[in-house]
Amino acid sequence: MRDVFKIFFHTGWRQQLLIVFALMVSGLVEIVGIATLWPIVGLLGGETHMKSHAIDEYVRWGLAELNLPLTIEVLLLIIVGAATLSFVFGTAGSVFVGRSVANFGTSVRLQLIDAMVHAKWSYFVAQPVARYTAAVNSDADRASVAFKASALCLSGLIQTLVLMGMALFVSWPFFLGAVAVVAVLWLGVGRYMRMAKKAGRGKSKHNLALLHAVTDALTNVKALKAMNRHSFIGHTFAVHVERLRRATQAETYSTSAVRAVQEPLFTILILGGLFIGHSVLGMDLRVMLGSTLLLKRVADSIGTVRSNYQRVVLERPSFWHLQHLLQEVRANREHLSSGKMPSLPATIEFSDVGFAYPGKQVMRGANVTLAAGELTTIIGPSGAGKTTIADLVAGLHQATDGTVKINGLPLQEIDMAGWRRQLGYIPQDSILFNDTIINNITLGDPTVSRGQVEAALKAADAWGFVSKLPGEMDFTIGVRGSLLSGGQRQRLAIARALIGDPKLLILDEATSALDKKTAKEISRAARALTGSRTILAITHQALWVRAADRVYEIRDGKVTTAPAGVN
Ligand SMILES: Nc1ncnc2c1ncn2[C@@H]1O[C@H](COP(=O)(O)OP(=O)(O)OP(=O)(O)O)[C@@H](O)[C@H]1O
Repeated sequence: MRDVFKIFFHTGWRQQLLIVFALMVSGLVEIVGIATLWPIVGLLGGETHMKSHAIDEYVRWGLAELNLPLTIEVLLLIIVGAATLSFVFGTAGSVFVGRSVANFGTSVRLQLIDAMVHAKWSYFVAQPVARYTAAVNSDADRASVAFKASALCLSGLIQTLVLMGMALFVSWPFFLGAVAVVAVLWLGVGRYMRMAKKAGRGKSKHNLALLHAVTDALTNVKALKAMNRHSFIGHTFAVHVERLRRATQAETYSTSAVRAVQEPLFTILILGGLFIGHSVLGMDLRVMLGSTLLLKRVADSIGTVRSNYQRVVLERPSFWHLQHLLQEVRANREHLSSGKMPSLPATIEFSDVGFAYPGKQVMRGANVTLAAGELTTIIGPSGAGKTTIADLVAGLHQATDGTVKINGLPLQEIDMAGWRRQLGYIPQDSILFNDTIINNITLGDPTVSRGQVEAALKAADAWGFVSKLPGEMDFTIGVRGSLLSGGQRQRLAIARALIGDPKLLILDEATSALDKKTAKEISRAARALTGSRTILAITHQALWVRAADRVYEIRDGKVTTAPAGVN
């Protein structure tokens, strides 16, 4: 039960208390209706003098205070009024719950997305994509359900307590009967609660595993199909789907079983109670009838608590997973330095730079100069650390030894956000969105005009093929640009990098998918951009060595200069 409180009050208490208040008042007003039934039963039984009973006394006192006569009509009107008020407060409570649940779902998604986009690159790059898609999608939904169920569980709990108080008022044997109802109905379903707990954990785990498998497989499906290995992924899916099916079955079984067990248990309790009340304790018939109604309310109330508690148990793994993930991503937030903005184009200097990934030294004592307005090319075998140099320039990683300076200013002392806005970065694997060409180039920036996009496409040698597409730059390029060729995708990535008129252009194997002629044209176009821009090209292609002002080679962690040839 502790989790119900923790989940409900996790995000604050003001709105939460309002919800509990509305639902509680709705329940209390309903109880006034039940209490009013007491004297009605007596009047219908033809009593002229009501036998003195605490509840009768209160109803009579209430009527006298309001100057109302004790008649069946008045009592029925009070019951109708109480039911109406209960409906009004119940509806208000449901509206508050609905609003809070929607706000909770939206806010937790926005917080996670915000935390993710501001996380350090070194943290981000090590995370499986499915972890976040699952969190933003199904975990956020399930956490909202846990939140809603905790609200309903708490209000049900308060109602049950009030009804128990009323039971104590009626008579102590009846109170004991109510305690028995609560205890038997609660403990009688303990086994199914444990089953729900296990099913909830299983669902979360297998959902995530399935999403991991699907994301990985769909990203690689082409190669797997070409090698006829797709039956292997089908098998991996089937294993996770089967485990998910079992968890879902256990969930459904545990929820239906609780409902199925509750009804007969309640009937046995009521009949047994009536028998004991009448034959053993010789209780008044009117008290027994009223008590039965009240007991039914107690059973309904504890039923609400139980079913919502079960929902909390089923969904809480997602709630806490989301909270822990949010904490973890926030702890890995990237704190961008907010110093000076260097003059541009800038000279970037590595002085005795060393860098290591956890457990892997990539470079030592590297001295590199990317002179302002020049094209510098970095070559080296695969895995030598070329991309790492680009990432150090962009501040995505920090040198573990030595310093990286921009126009003499250490990288940690510059305005990092401003610096990155001056960067045009074309990574090895550019991600294109399933959207139009223009949206892929502007990335949603409304200040970029169609004319600027066309100019960038021309500079990237992409206008030739774009102008032949249906709709030209309004053509939708398919999932990750699947309707285009590899070379066409690369040209769009170059155009995207050129759109902000960057003062430092980083091309990481930017022309590796292009034919020699086009690659040469692009390297020439890049050369033409020097002077007002500093350019860093990372490549295996000799044409970039010929186009460069200076060349460095990285091999076995050491960076050396190599001959360059401007053509
Ligand atoms: N996030 C990371 N965590 C741990 N090791 C990494 C990480 N990124 C890269 N590495 C390792 O660091 C080394 C340098 O990687 P880098 O990507 O800089 O090489 P590269 O020269 O650009 O290779 P390629 O030409 O194949 O793209 C590689 O051995 C790689 O395995």
